[in-house]
Amino acid sequence: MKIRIFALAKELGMDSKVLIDECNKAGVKLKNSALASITPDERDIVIAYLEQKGKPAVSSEESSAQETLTPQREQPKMRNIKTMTSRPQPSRSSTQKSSGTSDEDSYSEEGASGVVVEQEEAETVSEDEVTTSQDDESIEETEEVAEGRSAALKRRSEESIEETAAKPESDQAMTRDDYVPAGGASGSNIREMKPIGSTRSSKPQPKAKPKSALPNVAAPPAYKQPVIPKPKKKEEKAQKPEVRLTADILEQKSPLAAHLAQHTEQKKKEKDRDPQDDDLKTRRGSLSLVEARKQRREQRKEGRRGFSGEGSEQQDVVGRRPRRSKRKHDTGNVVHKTEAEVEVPMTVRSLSEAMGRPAKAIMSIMFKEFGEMVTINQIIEEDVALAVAMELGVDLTFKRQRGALESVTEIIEQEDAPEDLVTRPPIITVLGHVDHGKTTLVDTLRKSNVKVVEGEAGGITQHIAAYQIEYNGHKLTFVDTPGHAAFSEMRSRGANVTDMVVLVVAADDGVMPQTAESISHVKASGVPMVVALNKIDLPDINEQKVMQELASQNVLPSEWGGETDVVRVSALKEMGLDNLLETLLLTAELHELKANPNRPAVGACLEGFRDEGRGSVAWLIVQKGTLRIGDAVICGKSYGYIRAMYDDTDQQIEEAPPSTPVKVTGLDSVPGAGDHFVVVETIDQARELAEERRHEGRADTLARHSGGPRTLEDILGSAIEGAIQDLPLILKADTPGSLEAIRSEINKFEHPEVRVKILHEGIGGVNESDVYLASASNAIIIAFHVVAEDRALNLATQEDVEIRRYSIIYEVVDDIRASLEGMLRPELVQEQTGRALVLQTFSISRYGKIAGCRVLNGTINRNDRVHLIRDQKILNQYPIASLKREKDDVKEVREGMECGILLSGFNDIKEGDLLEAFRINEVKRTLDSSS
Ligand SMILES: Nc1nc2c(ncn2[C@@H]2O[C@H](COP(=O)(O)OP(=O)(O)OP(=O)(O)O)[C@@H](O)[C@H]2O)c(=O)[nH]1
Repeated sequence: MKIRIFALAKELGMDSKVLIDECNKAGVKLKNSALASITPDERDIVIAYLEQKGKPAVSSEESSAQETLTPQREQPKMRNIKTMTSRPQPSRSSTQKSSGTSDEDSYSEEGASGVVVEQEEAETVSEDEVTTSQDDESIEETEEVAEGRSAALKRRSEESIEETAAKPESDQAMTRDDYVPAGGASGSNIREMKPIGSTRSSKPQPKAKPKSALPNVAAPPAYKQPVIPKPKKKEEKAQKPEVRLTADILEQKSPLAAHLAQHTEQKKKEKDRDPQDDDLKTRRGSLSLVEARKQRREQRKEGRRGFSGEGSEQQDVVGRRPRRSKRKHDTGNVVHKTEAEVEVPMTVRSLSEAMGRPAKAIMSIMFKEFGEMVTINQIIEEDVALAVAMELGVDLTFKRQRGALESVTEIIEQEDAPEDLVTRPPIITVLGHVDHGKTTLVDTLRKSNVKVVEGEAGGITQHIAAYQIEYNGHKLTFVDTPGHAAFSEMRSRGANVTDMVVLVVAADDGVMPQTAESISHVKASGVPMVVALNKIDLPDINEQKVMQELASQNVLPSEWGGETDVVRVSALKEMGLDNLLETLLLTAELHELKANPNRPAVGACLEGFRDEGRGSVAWLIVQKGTLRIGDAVICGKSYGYIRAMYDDTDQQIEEAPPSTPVKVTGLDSVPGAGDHFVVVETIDQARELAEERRHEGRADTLARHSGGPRTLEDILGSAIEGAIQDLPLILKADTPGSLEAIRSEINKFEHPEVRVKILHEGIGGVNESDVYLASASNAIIIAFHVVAEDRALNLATQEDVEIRRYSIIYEVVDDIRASLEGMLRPELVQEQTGRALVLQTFSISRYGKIAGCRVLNGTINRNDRVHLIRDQKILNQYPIASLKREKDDVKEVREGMECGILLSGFNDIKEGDLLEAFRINEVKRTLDSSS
């Protein structure tokens, strides 16, 4: 009969597992289970084995002490410990004390476990002791030590009990030191250390399990692991009452009635409140959930539009941070402009930004239309940009950067406020034929003036180019020019300093060629003119003849009903000078000559020369502002500080108001007649400007800021822009008959928009005066059967004046006709190219509404515009943005074919609409055709 292990263990008073081990040791192999069973024979073997081993008959204390002091080689098997007492354990110090002479003893760490006293230690510990290696002497010593230790332990135990009784509960807790093994404390030399690979042990040591630094201790007091309470399920919300508290119920003296009324009132107020006060509404608790959600949605929308301005404020009120855009650069909404301005020079990028169109679209058009592959940073020409803009439906204009010189020109032309203007002296130029008395007249006026100073006080002996006299408290400035050519030269350089002209005509000589030329120059300049009929002191003069000659030059005297005042004077005899001066002042008054003296001075150089000892000297005449000593000036290519100033009597002056002629020193070089001068802020700026002009060879830029077309082709080109309606001509012929013939043919050209304007006509070759006049008036010189003088030719080349030579009168007439017709603006004629019917429409989000059409007749071209016809009514006209066949872009679609058309600027196309394509042709007009 089989015997169960647990029954045998019970019988033997052993633990089942211990028994199984013992069985195994006894040679009875068993399963490691208390339910395993053995036969009676095997039971006998085991019992015999156990009896053979025997049991130590020692007391528990002795056993404990002995175990403690007995060197251990094997780890005691703690699993056979059944119960543990809480007997006080010897501390390390006490152990050391008690062990006193135990230096030679070797303790294993496991030996420290011997301090634990078990109730059944006699049976269990004895199994594991290995004492065969101990000799008798050591045993005796051990027994002595054990006795000493036992006594010490007993003492310690008693003390400990007493201490325990005396100490509060918290002190009774065991400390770490209490568990330090008796002989195994750090620093003790009684332990035998066996490093791995030690020669004392040839066998490889099994890898020791990591051991706790603490020895085995007594069983802790029963401790129940606290149970973490499971999270309670959410309490269900209290059920709302099924019956709603309506206003009717609450109003019946309900305690909520007042609250409800107040709430309703508040809601009403919030509804009526200005939206700007809505931020108050966003405060939590003041809104219903629906309203708050709605408002947040609106604010998010605002936020998406941009976080500037009000949007950002609202974000702040709500207390949310604006969402970060995922894009690196927030490009914002793309604005598709229909008008744009771009600064030249421009790149694809700048054009794209200016028009609000993607650069890809521009590059695509350039590739398709011009076959050019461009990069985004490539500079593109203005005409190309215009074509691209037209293709994209943008009206493009160009903005040009102002250079330094343009800035100066701007200063020159800067208009002053009317309230800043004050009356200024007139600047008068004296013109006339040789020896008619111009110089005598001016000299007489000067001498009669109180300011005339005899001699040249300043030491400058050059000819004085301008004078200022005073008459009846009014100043008049006279400019003495070498002649009408110089007058026009000044004008051709843009120095229109003259306010009026005194034309000196000798009464005894009448109108002479240079008189006629002067008249032409004056008329071309457009300034008022007063005729001084000089030398009336001479006998035998025929005033009526002179008047008639003037009339023949289209200068009709006022006494003959004309507009030109003719004043009879004698420069030599000082007759009629008051009348002349009064007439000049009256004319000046009529023309309201005014200037702003409180601004940087602007004017012109009348003459420049070099003076020994003073360097360059310039005769300047101030037109606007006041010139002062120390001003930084640029004049033509010259610049410098105004070092000294002299008036027309060579007196030093400090400042020169408008219309004052002054000689100045201080410029680094001699400027030319007609050069403009401008006062700038710093000498550096003046130097920079001067160097720029010198470098670029644009010496006449300042002087020529009024430049215009100089050739017939220029005139035609400018005429298209509608800038010129007059064709200014200077006729020079070999005979009066030729002149008469040409004039009569030219006068036949009559048209309300264009006309020929003969500035000057004369017999003989083309001279410098003619060229100056043409240059100043942007006129063409017609030379019929005559040639130009060499100097005139050179001057014409220099001044870009065109001299056209003819030998056949009809050629002259034909050219002039062609020029006039070219000046007429072309007629714009619509030409219908084809019609298409909208069969179907397709909406494509990227593009818009595309009309699927069939071409009924003619052709539809990509560059055409179309009339949109709906119900026989023309709604509007639009450019074609896209024309496709299938998926391909095409330039034209012919009759009978189908195509897709996208209109630019119209997205409401419908089935049944009719698209009438047309193009606008420019038709050249003729003088004979009606306007
Ligand atoms: N009898 C008389 N002779 C005059 C009068 N004015 C000028 N003359 C004389 O005419 C001559 C020419 O005078 P200018 O003043 O030199 O004439 P101009 O127009 O300045 O001559 P250019 O400088 O060569 O262009 C001189 O001999 C003068 O004396 C006048 O009123 N009466």
